[in-house]
Amino acid sequence: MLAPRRQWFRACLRVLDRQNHPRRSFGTSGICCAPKTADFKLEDYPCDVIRNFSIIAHIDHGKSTLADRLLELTGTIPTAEKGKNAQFLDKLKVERERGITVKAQTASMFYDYNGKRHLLNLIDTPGHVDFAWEVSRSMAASQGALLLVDASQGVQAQSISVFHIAKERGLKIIPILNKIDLPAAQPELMAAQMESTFGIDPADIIRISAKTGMGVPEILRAVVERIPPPTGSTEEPLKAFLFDSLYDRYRGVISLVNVQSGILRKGDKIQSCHTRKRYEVTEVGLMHPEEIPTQILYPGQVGYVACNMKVSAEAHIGDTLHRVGAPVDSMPGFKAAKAMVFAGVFPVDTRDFPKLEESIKRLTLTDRSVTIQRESSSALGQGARLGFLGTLHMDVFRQRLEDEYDANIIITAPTVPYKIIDRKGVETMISNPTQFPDVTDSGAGLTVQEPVVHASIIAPEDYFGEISELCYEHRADDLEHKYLDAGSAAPDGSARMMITCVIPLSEIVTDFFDQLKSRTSGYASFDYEDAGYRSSNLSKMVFLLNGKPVDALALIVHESQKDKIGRAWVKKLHKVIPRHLFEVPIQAVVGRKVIARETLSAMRADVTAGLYGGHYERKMKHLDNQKEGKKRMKRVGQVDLPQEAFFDILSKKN
Ligand SMILES: Nc1nc2c(ncn2[C@@H]2O[C@H](COP(=O)(O)OP(=O)(O)OP(=O)(O)O)[C@@H](O)[C@H]2O)c(=O)[nH]1
Repeated sequence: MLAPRRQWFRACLRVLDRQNHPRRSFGTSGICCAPKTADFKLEDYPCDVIRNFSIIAHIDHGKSTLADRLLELTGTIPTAEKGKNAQFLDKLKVERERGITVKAQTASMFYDYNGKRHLLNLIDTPGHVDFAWEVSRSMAASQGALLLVDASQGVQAQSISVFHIAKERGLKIIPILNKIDLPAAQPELMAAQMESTFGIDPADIIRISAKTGMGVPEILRAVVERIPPPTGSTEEPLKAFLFDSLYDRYRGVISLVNVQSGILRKGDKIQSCHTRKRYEVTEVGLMHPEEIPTQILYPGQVGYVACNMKVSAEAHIGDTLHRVGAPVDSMPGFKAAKAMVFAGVFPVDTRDFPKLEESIKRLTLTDRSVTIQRESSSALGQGARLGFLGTLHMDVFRQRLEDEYDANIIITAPTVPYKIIDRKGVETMISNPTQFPDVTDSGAGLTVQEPVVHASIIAPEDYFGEISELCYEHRADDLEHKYLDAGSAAPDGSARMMITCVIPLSEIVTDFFDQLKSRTSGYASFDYEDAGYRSSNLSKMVFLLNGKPVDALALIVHESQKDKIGRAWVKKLHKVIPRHLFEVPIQAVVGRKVIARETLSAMRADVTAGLYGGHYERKMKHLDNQKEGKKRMKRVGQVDLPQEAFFDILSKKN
């Protein structure tokens, strides 16, 4: 029996839950904190004192560190101890452990400039190419961007891609050279590089150290002086652009919006242009950087809205929200995230599938770019086929499932979406190798196309030979190169090159990036973008254990690589499959042809152990019986492939 006070307390919580009342505020960090109250009035912040901006850069050039300094300088968060890097906006465990940002974060801060208090909305974006979608989303809610370049590394592949996205969106770019405290920093050289690559005037570049805080106050001034304020009037009908969503287990989906015009209030009845569904606003506020309810948002402001959306699909990224009965034209959304890499996810214990499915659904509420489909495998049971933006994204999702939902999972080898075209020209997309048809049968008249990307690699010229070789090994075409620094070589005489090529996506999702890093001693940076499909000589490789295919291990391989891959995988399987009482042939098969084979020898039980003395005939009879038994077992024998063996085979280390 619960004590009466506890019973009463629980009953209260149940009532609050039924009313969908936020009984506690949970940040995305999951840390429980009481909701703060606003000590400011948002009506005091019309458009002319608002600036919305993103921080964009190549991976590790210091975006999150700079975001920390800006939040500290404006008194939004307490100043970190000297030498400590709080990375305040990297809230997820995976972000902190890996030191990368995977989810864009929004934070509003107040800043006094020329005697006027300004409201600055900052969006910290991820740097890795897999999360480029997050970056373009963040930019949709900004009028300006801080483009950070590491003063020791210079312009890198993603610096170029994010610069072009910002330019296309018409954002005002503030160029910044970071890490000038490093002994290896070469600010003059890198400024010249930014000039030749981006056409930026070196006089506009702000030089800072986000780590020590040197030069950072100048950024705040530049944000106010150089970035245009948003436009929008309170007189016009409500128009709110939905650019991101979070999930709170009590309040459901929380949408991040940028109010373009009109006023958004708690209690308003709003409607989605995309789904036409209607909602009542239950809470609205600023991210400061945790949620602070303000009851109202004015034009130009960026904040959050809770309105009883239960499933993530309702918060359509790029949607426009308006007041019920006052329709508006929807704003141009942006390209939907496109899954580039697919993999099957299965529970280690097959009974855990319902729990796993629920965890996946919940996690996709905070990561909207993952696509989900149910899948079942004879070897691994019930699971889900998920689509990711890249392999780092896949790895991060796996880690988040393990960290945040305690999931114990097996994830199959990643595959890309292939196009199969029949004689009549009908196209079918296949993202699961088990569904890939037998294209080796020429009578079927099928052609296969695979996705290719336009890759750019930036590295010192000394590595040109190594990089070209690596690209050709990975079936690259149209290789071109140019010098990046337009004559401004480093003091040691070396110059940097940009190498571009068209390369199959399937080559990149395996080990291309790791090899690029190791062959260039970590100096190369890499970026890619979709370049459509091209015909290719691909077929399905199936692995047979004792003559029976293991569906979860099927792969799509290129003609030129099938022998190498077949041999390597058969060896791997031989290493990890436990021995059985009968001999187990392990074969890699393409079409009807066996490409590679290994035989797992039988485990021999000593059937004569209990026999004493010289009964030779009895001994032989036992051994003959054993032989017969093994033959029979081999005929009908099911080869056990324990989940641990799948783990070993599918883990990257092998
Ligand atoms: N010496 C020095 N180190 C810095 C400076 N700014 C950032 N760093 C370090 O550079 C590393 C990467 O910084 P982050 O702020 O995580 O970089 P990021 O661009 O947010 O990284 P992603 O989000 O993963 O793209 C960290 O180890 C920082 O401590 C700086 O001004 N000087």
